[in-house]
Parts: sequence; C-alpha cells; structure tokens
Amino acid sequence: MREQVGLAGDDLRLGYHGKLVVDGASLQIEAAGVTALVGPNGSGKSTLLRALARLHHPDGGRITFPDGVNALDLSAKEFARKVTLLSQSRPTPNGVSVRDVVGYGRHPHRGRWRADDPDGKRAIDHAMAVTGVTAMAERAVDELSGGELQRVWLATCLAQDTGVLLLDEPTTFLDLRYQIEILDLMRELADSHGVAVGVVLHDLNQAAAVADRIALLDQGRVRATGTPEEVLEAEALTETYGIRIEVGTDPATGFVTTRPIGTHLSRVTTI
Ligand SMILES: Nc1ncnc2c1ncn2[C@@H]1O[C@H](COP(=O)(O)OP(=O)(O)OP(=O)(O)O)[C@@H](O)[C@H]1O
Repeated sequence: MREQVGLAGDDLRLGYHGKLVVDGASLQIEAAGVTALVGPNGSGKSTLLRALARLHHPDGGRITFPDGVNALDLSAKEFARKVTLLSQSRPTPNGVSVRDVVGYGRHPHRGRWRADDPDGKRAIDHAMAVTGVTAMAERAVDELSGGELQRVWLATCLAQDTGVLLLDEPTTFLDLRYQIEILDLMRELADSHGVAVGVVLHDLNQAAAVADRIALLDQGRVRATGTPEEVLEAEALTETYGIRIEVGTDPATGFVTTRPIGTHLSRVTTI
C-alpha cells in the first residue's frame, strides 16, 4: 500500500523575471483530503500549484512533506514517486498511442527495464478505466478531442500512483458527465486511497461540493483558508472577484452554493 503523504507550502514567494506574483502564501495539501484553490484570473493559483510540484523554483519559503523532508532536497525520481501534477497545457506528442502516453506515468517507478515495474500494467489499466479512455487505448493522442486528451493526461497522472495529486483546472474541456466523474474520482482517491488532492477550480460550486478545505487566492496572497462554509462568504467573494456574489445552501445536498449576479444574467447553478 502506498504511503499516505501530504504536502505543505510555507510562506512561499514566487515570481517571474524578478517580479513577485505570489507573496508569502502558505498552503497545506492534506493526506486523505481534497484542497481546492480558487480565486480570480491571475491571482497566482497555477504558479502556486506549479511551485508545489517543483516546476517553479521559489524565491523564498519552504515546501515540505509531513515528515519534515524538504521537497527540494529529493531527487527528481524520488519526488515523482510522491507528487504529480496535471497542468493546464502539455505538448501533445505526435503519433503516440493513448496507452503509451498513460505509460509515461510509470517512468518514476521503472528501473532501466520495464520488467522492473511489476505493478505497471495494473496501474495503467486501472488509470485508463477510471478516466474512461480504455476504448481509445490504441488511438494516437494527437487525434483526440480536447476533453478526451484531458482525460488521457489525467490517466497518466493516476498511473504515476502518487500520494499527492495536483490538478490545475482538471474539468476544463470536459462535458458535464466527465466533470462530475472527475470530481467524484477526486473524492474517491482521497476517501478510499488516502490521496492528498490539491485542485485549482474556477467553479466555486464545484469547489464547495468536492473540497474539504478551500484556499481563496487574491492578488498573490491566500486571503482565506478553511472549510467551504468558512471561506465562501459573500462579502469576501464579492470583494475578491469584483462582482456581487450571493451565497446560500443547496437544500438537496447541503453544500454551499454561490451565485454571481450580473446585470442581465445570473448564474445557473449546475451542481
Ligand atoms: N510565464 C510567465 N511569465 C510572466 N508572468 C507570468 C507567467 N505566468 C504567469 N504570470 C503572471 O503571474 C500571475 C499569476 O499567474 P497564474 O497563472 O499563477 O494565475 P492563476 O490564478 O492561475 O490565473 P488563471 O485563473 O487565469 O489561470 C499573473 O499576473 C500572470 O500574468
């Protein structure tokens, strides 16, 4: 059984070309839980997630596992056995089959030969099954639709079989069925497999439904962290997003719901 790990960023300062875009952010991605990062465009969500995945070197602060190990001290392979990131865009390889792309996820578990990875086939088959891509296993990934490709990349992350799973807007491109299935899958991974899931979501109602904890980012700072009920609060959301947002409770599910109010349109709640 895979070890249960979480990941914490503490007082992170992150920038581009010498300009800080995340200034002193602290965030915990707890084992056996889903932590959602929400906030307006440009508030620093992707940069923060990429830093936790070691794809963006911090100008300050620490990234540690619960045992105190500094994430930056591990070898690339050791780190890749613990943490994976589904990023917003990846270059699509030409002429490579879905099965082979999902197999990339096994790379950190392989020695010099594929035979060194006895769990590989099971992990790849399982990852393809839960993301609904088994039927397209032999197709070339460059021939897939945006949503199909998104599911293949998610399968690649799942095949990596890490204790920490970071997802940057995983529901983008997906139709309603797969959006809900991926939210369900996140909960299943956290609840049944102890995975620490950190996910960037734009849909506050999806975040409220799936997350144990939410971090609200605002201009490079974590404005609030806590349960959905604590963080999704009308005044803070209205101030953060610059649009009036009403907050209520869905009588059917008990989840917090948010409703942005436009001049001509009000949001239709889908979850
Ligand atoms: N490669 C880059 N070079 C320079 N600045 C960047 C780069 N990537 C992001 N930024 C800037 O860093 C800030 C934070 O960007 P980031 O992508 O982390 O925000 P985000 O909250 O994920 O936004 P979105 O919701 O639009 O995806 C923004 O001001 C953005 O313009």
